This record gives sequence, C-alpha cells and structure tokens, in this order.
Amino acid sequence: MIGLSTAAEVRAAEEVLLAATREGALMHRAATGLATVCLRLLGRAHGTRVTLLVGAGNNGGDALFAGARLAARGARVTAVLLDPARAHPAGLAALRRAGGRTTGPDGDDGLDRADLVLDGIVGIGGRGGLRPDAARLADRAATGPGIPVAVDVPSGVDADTGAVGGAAFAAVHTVTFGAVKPGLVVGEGRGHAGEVHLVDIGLGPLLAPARAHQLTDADVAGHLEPPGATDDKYSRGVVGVVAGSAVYPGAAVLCTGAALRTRPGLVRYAGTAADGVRAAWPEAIVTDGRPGDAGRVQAWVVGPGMGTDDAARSLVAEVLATDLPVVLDADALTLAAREPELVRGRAAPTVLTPHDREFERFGVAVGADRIGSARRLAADLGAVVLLKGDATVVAAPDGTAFVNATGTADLATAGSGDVLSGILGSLLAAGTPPAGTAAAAAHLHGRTGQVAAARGPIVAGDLVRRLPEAVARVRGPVLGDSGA
Ligand SMILES: NC(=O)C1=CN([C@@H]2O[C@H](COP(=O)(O)OP(=O)(O)OC[C@H]3O[C@@H](n4cnc5c(N)ncnc54)[C@H](O)[C@@H]3O)[C@@H](O)[C@H]2O)[C@@H](O)CC1
Ligand SMILES: Nc1ncnc2c1ncn2[C@@H]1O[C@H](COP(=O)(O)OP(=O)(O)O)[C@@H](O)[C@H]1O
Ligand SMILES: [K+]
Repeated sequence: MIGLSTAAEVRAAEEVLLAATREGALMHRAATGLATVCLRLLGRAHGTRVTLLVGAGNNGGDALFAGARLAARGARVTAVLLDPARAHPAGLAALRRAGGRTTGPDGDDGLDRADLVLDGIVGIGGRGGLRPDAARLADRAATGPGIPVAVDVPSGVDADTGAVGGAAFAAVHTVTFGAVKPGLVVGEGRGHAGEVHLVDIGLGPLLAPARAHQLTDADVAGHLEPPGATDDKYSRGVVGVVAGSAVYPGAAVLCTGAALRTRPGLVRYAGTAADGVRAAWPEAIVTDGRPGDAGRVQAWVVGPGMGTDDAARSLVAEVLATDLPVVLDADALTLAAREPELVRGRAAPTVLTPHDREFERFGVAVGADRIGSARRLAADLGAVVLLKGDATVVAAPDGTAFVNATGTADLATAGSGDVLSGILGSLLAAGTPPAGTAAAAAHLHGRTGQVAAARGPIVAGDLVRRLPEAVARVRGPVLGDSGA
C-alpha cells in the first residue's frame, strides 16, 4: 500500500528531520534523487541542454542543486530565475560553480532547444494558479522539445487535492520527495504530474499515518485467493444481483457475469431480466421474483439498468432493509439520492458507486477536490463512496480514502460500470471491510481494462471475458511455478 501524504503532513515530518540533520542535508538528498531521475531520462548528461525554471522558495533550491549535479557531468544548464533576488543562494552558488548560467524571466531561457526542463517554480508552498511570468514559462515549456519534469509537485497544482486553479506546469514526469502527495494521483493534478517517481529523503518513520492510500497488486491479491481444499460454492460468498429489465437485460448480464468471473462460487439473480441472464449465464441461479425469493446471499448488488419507477424503488428498499452488505449503482443511486435515509439508517455496509453526474444527484457537484467530496458524502450517508473517474476515489465515513492506480481510458465504454459493480459485489460477499474491498474492486476493474485493451478497442463484455486473466495478473506468479 502506498501512503498519500498531504503537504502539511510532509512539512510536519520535515520539521522533525530538519532539526535532526545538518543544514541542507535534506535538500541534498532531494536534489541527488532528482538528478538521478533526470540522468536516467536523458540517457547521458554530457552535451545535453537543461533549462531550470526556478522560483523563490526551496522548490527552486532543489532544481538549482540538481542542475549543478547535471552541469558537473557536462550538461549545459540554464537557470531561469523568476525572482533573481530571492533565488536559493546556496543552490545558485552551486550551479554557478558547476558552470551553469543564469538569466531572468525575460532572458534567453533555452526552452526552444532544451532536452529537459525542470520545473522548480513552486512545490508544496504554492497557492493557486501560476503568476503571469511563471505561467508564460510553463506554457513555453509545454510546447518546447524538452522532457518536462516537475520538482516535487507540478507548479500550479494543489498538492493535496490535485486542483488546478489556473495556469500550471504540464509534466511528463514528477520527482516527488518523502511521500507521494494526493494531488499527483487524483483529479486534474494527475494529468499534470505524469509518471510519479518517489525519492526517499528519510521522512518515512516520521510521517503521520496516511489517511489516503493507493493499492498495489500485492494488496489486492488477498481478496482474490484461490479456493482451498475445504471450500465449497457457498463458503466463497454468495452474491445476489438485482439489475436490468426485461427490455434491457444487458446491465444484468454484464453485472452477473462479472460477479461470476471474479470469485466463482455462486451468483443469484432476481429480477425481470431473468430470461436474458439465464441464457447468458447458465451458471447463475435465476429467479424472476423479488430479492427475497432468490435464496440466501452474503452481499447484494442493486441498480444497473433497473429503472427508477415505483417497482424499482421497492426493490431497492427491500435490499437496503436487509442486514447484508449492499452495492448501490446506477438507477439505485438516483433512488437513494431521493431518499438518503434509506442508506443512513443501515447498520450493514453500503457502498455507493457514482460517477460525477450520479454524485451530483446527492446535492453537491464533485468539484476539483475529488477526495474531499467523496469523504463528505461518505460521512453524510454513513456509507462508503466509490467515486468513479480516470482515477477512481473510494472514501469511508471515517475519512479513510483510496485512489485507484490502475485503469485505462478504454474503460469509458457503456456497461463498464455494470462490470465494476459485479466485481465489487463478488468481493464484498467475502465479508471483508467495505472501503478496502471497494478499492480492491476498482483496482481489479482497472487491471481488467488494461489487460483487455492491450488487444485493441474494447466493449464491456470483453472485460467480463478477460477478468480471469486480470485476476491471475493481480495474484502474481505462483511461487514454485517455473512457468513451464
Ligand atoms: N523543507 C525542506 O527541508 C525540504 C523542502 N524541499 C522542497 O521545498 C519545497 C517547499 O519549499 P517552500 O516552502 O520554500 O515553498 P515553495 O518553494 O514550494 O514555494 C514558495 C515560493 O513560491 C512562491 N509562490 C507561491 N505560489 C505561487 C504561484 N501561484 N505562482 C508563482 N509563485 C508562487 C512564493 O512566493 C514563494 O516564493 C518542497 O516542495 C520541496 O521541493 C525539499 O528540498 C526537501 C527538503
Ligand atoms: N477516462 C477514463 N480513464 C479510466 N477509467 C475510466 C475513464 N472513464 C471512465 N472510466 C471508468 O469506467 C467506468 C465507467 O462506469 P460508468 O460511467 O458507470 O459506465 P456505465 O454506466 O456505462 O456502465 C468506471 O469504472 C470509471 O472509473
Ligand atoms: K514544482
């Protein structure tokens, strides 16, 4: 699990470490890690051209010291000082000693011929969008030939939320120090950060326990254990699906199929798409009756493609009245937004899986702070909120949050959300805590998209077909398997 630390959490840990280390030591660690990544990206230093965009704070100091290291190895380094009188003095001296040159914001910045551009305008001390001089340079860097590399945080991106309030540096790589900040992996900031490289400067043990996390395959593998010798179809968790309609069985077929393929045990379906589900999935136990007629289950998924009329409302209410974990998706979200008390009154876990428009039905637009918005709705409803997007966010009522690290834009295809809710229902039926389980489902869904899209454009049915391969990929190699 990768902890995501806010600027305040990083600063608090830095203060302790700064007091315990000699002056400048932390910045040297940061700059060494930064220069190492730059060298890797450049392939060599000698003869390359590097432009540093240098603000008035320590972020500019990092850029200057890294630039000095590259200059010492033969790179031609130009530092553009946005505020020459306030540029980090020791960093500036180091760069000059190593043969680097400096210029003001209106001088020859070399951006039109740079091999690499380092954005040291602002880091975690930045507020709002970039000021005009900085914005102009960030803009020129974006259209120039150099690899754009952000120091710690792309300037103009809010490190905590990923909000971009105006002009911002568009990086392809971000070299971040001490801990990954949430704003690098969520919202607009994610697109501005590109690939994130974490440099260890020794903060680890001093950081407060993170309240937001990213899962790795290894974290999710625990949700996808193969059956053991004593398992039977019931012991693996039985999922109930209430979805689709006689006219539109597609959502029910996708959701049921995804539930079956994630942790094959037993899936029960109840609803008016019974004929379609039976035809597609003879493995499912199907009734055209009500949820109560389906037989025992350990978790429900309700909503995809079921409509929002009185009949649908009564099905959603029936499922929510159980003491079982429930996933509310699609039409069930519209209904729950009309009657949030149906969710608030529950003792058993509820997971809501809105995209932005569905989220808005609960009364507030998502806005630029996706983690914050998901946390607020989760706290309000006493439920887990899985807010879908290019980086899906999961939040629990206590503020614990996850940002998904897998996926591909190919997942933006009709029915993809139905597959996610089927995966989630299947994992929840095992009885694991709902927020981590929802994050695991988003992770597997994203991996499935990556596996499926590797062969070309995809439809949602491809996700269901490729789920077993994605599960195997997340589980990782079996120990002792030589691959023969
Ligand atoms: N504290 C430490 O010991 C360490 C700090 N490090 C670096 O220091 C950074 C934080 O440094 P600072 O606290 O000095 O702050 P920053 O360097 O992030 O930003 C402060 C400067 O940016 C200007 N600024 C703020 N918003 C702006 C905007 N929208 N447009 C243009 N300029 C703006 C401010 O006027 C100020 O001069 C980290 O991000 C990291 O890069 C690293 O060297 C690791 C060690
Ligand atoms: N640009 C994107 N990049 C990555 N994943 C995406 C992107 N757009 C959508 N997704 C994912 O695809 C799924 C779409 O779900 P949803 O909008 O409910 O579709 P549908 O209602 O058609 O089933 C979500 O899991 C979402 O996170
Ligand atoms: K920066």
